[in-house]
Amino acid sequence: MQTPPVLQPDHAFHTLLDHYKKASLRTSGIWLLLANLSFVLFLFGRHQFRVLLDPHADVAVSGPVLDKLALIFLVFIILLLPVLRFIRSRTPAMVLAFLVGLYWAVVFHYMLTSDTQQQLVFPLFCMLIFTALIALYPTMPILYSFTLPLWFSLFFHLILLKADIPVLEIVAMIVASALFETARIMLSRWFVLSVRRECDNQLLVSKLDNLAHYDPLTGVANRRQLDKQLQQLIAQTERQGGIFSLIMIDVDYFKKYNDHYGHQAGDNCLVDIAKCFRQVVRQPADLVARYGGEEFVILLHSAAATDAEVVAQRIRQSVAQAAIPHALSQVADTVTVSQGIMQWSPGMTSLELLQRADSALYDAKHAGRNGYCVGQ
Ligand SMILES: Nc1nc2c(ncn2[C@@H]2O[C@H](COP(=O)(O)OP(=O)(O)OP(=O)(O)O)[C@@H](O)[C@H]2O)c(=O)[nH]1
Repeated sequence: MQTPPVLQPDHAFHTLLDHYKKASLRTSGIWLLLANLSFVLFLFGRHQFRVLLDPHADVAVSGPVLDKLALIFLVFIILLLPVLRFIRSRTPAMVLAFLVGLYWAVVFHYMLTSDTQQQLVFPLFCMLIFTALIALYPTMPILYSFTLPLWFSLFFHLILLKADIPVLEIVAMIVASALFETARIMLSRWFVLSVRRECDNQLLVSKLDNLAHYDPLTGVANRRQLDKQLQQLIAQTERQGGIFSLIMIDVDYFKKYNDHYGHQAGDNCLVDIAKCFRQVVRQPADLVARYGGEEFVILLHSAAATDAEVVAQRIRQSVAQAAIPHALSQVADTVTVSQGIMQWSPGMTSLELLQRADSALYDAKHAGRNGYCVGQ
């Protein structure tokens, strides 16, 4: 990984919100279907239950239409269960919720038009809307797809069919609906808030991770990240075989550069030089790291010393093209770098590898700078 990952707070929040909405729907959607199934079973079997409890009870039967509707619902659920896990987007979930809501709207219609079933409508209505609220409150469109047919069915009977529903029950349904809506607003606010907190925490962790592994000035990896990756690469190459090389780079006459142009210009120069290094390596496999001060290290995966020499030449070229003026340099008019190349060989520790690359760099400095030497 060459550059620190940049998380856009807003984008991250909306992605996370979407993720949690889907995750909650996956579990609570099934729970809601099972709750609806239990209501259907209750309607289907209540006559038999009542007769079992009290054989002399004078109770109304559910009626052939309601029993048939219950059977249709059961078959629908049984057919649906195997395909449920394939429902991943919002639209099919809304269609499904609407179909179940429509089923209950039809059930309400038969109950409200039957003299003996009316008293069940209010408790059933409350159970349905509040269980739906618990399961679907994070996803408002799906929740409303389920509940709108229920409200519409009641409205249709009250206004158009002028059903004979007691005023107290109408008031109770309005109060229940108001409670439903206010609870929905409260719950979804808590949901959004908890996702926001989770998102803030993730962004914080990512910022801390960047601070721990990247150099704040140049944006390349820091010494800690280099040490970690170098150890991992050595362990992996020992295990699986292969080769890799490392280049240690130092800016020539950088003390003079700082003295002449100032420390701030020195910082800018390091940023530009690091950019040159990033441009010449294979992204994202190879690692550019700031080793300390004006020294950098490049870790080249699957590269022999000869491959590293090609990279070293590209670095020299790239730095020359950057053409950063250096009035006090004794080798060129612009900033140059010296490089020490070392290929890892089996049994070599990270410390030995770095030391040998450093002495190759020392050789390059003594050979006149603005060049590279290969270590032994
Ligand atoms: N501006 C700036 N300067 C730095 C930074 N880190 C180290 N330096 C400076 O880099 C200079 C390194 O100087 P030396 O080690 O003497 O090496 P040099 O002048 O490049 O000489 P040679 O390596 O022999 O070519 C020192 O003056 C440090 O203060 C930094 O982050 N920003």
